[in-house]
Amino acid sequence: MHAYGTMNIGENGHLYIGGADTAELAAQYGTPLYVYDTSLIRERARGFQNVFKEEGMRYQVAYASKAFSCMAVMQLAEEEGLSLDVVSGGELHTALSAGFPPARIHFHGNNKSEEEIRFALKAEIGCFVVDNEDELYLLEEICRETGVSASVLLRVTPGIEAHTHDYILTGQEDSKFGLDVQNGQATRALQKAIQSEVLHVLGIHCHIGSQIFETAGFTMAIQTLFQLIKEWDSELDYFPKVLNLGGGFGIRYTEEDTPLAPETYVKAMIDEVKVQMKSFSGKTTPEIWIEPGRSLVGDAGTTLYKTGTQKDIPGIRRYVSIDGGMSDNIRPALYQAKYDAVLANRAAEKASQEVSIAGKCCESGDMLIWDIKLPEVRKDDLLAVFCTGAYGYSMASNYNRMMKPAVVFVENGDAQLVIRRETFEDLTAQDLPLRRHSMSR
Ligand SMILES: Cc1ncc(COP(=O)(O)O)c(C=O)c1O
Ligand SMILES: N[C@@H](CCCC[NH3+])C(=O)O
Repeated sequence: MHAYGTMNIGENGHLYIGGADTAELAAQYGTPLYVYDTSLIRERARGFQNVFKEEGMRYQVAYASKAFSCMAVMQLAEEEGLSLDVVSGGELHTALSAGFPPARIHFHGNNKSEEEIRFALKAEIGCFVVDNEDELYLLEEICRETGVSASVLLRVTPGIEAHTHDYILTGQEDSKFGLDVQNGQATRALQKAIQSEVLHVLGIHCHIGSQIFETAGFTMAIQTLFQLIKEWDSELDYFPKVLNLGGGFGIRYTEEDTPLAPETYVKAMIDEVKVQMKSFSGKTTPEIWIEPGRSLVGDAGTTLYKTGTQKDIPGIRRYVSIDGGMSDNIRPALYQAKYDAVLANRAAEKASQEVSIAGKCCESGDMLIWDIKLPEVRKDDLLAVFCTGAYGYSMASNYNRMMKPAVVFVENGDAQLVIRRETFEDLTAQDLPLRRHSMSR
């Protein structure tokens, strides 16, 4: 077993996370259950920040809260001195409800509504990451009308093709995100923004994709940004105070994944910025901001499921069904994502059979793991699926009217419920009954 963070196998053969026995957690909170090892989140947050400190850089590390959004994780991010990236009114509302300092909130999104912009301006958030020219015009207009100003970063698409799944690529030219560098959109937006009396252009943003395993994509993106900065400096007399280089740092889901240490990506970014700054004598090196999501919370999360029915097709495969599935983790169905797992109540036992783990949703594609070696699985075993902390709960749905799981944080043997399990009543809470027409036949 590859142990993430504080994971270990206890003398009773159970998997422990954060000093808590997963079998006890399952008994107390039920399954499916998301368990987060919060000391691993803290370790990652500090790791990123330490590189900047060691390199004497001014920085912000913003947690991309889309990876896992709830009040408690935002409070944890706040405790660790992180900033916060939100992409919707809902994520912003969660952050404000969590008491997250608005000045450290960055608002993303390729289609911010007028209401969302007004909400964020009223909350006095730190900055808007402007994604397109339409947004820039809308933000300008609302700022003028309400007599407030806004700090902005311009999100540009540098035209980099990072090596990752097509659906999570974001930096290439043909993308819905960002102002295009090659065709002049980015420069047009800057011209407009620097002429505005109500917008303050902090700098540039780019994000090249997610689950990236190499530093080359990031350094190439920085090189492209600096070509743009050179043009902006000489032609528009504009030099950025901030370079936000996005997130996207890969993590290890299975042994097929070979990510670098999170800090290695950041060090490579800093080195490249320093190299590029050699051509700008007399200018102050911009602050570097990053916004990791997956690499802060991904491997800190484990999902616990109870095993149920099995179907053996001799010579083909054995399906083992669990009490959750694509409703709590859509990633295998959406991206063919692979996961590793163990039987948490018999974690020390040797694997003796190959099975495939099926979700309980009404879709043949609801398969969580294909062909995994486990000890002989019995009914009501506890399956722990590793590395589900990012884009698991946050992408959960109520498909088949499944109830979203509970989430617990564990640290130093202490477990804390941070999202309660949904109930049947929650499922129908928004439903309104059909209006009956009186039958006059
Ligand atoms: C703009 C932006 N920033 C940050 C992230 C976080 O990415 P990751 O979770 O891969 O670190 C994303 C998601 O890909 C993103 O779109
Ligand atoms: N949700 C995706 C990543 C998207 C990142 C957000 N821009 C995943 O699970 O890998």
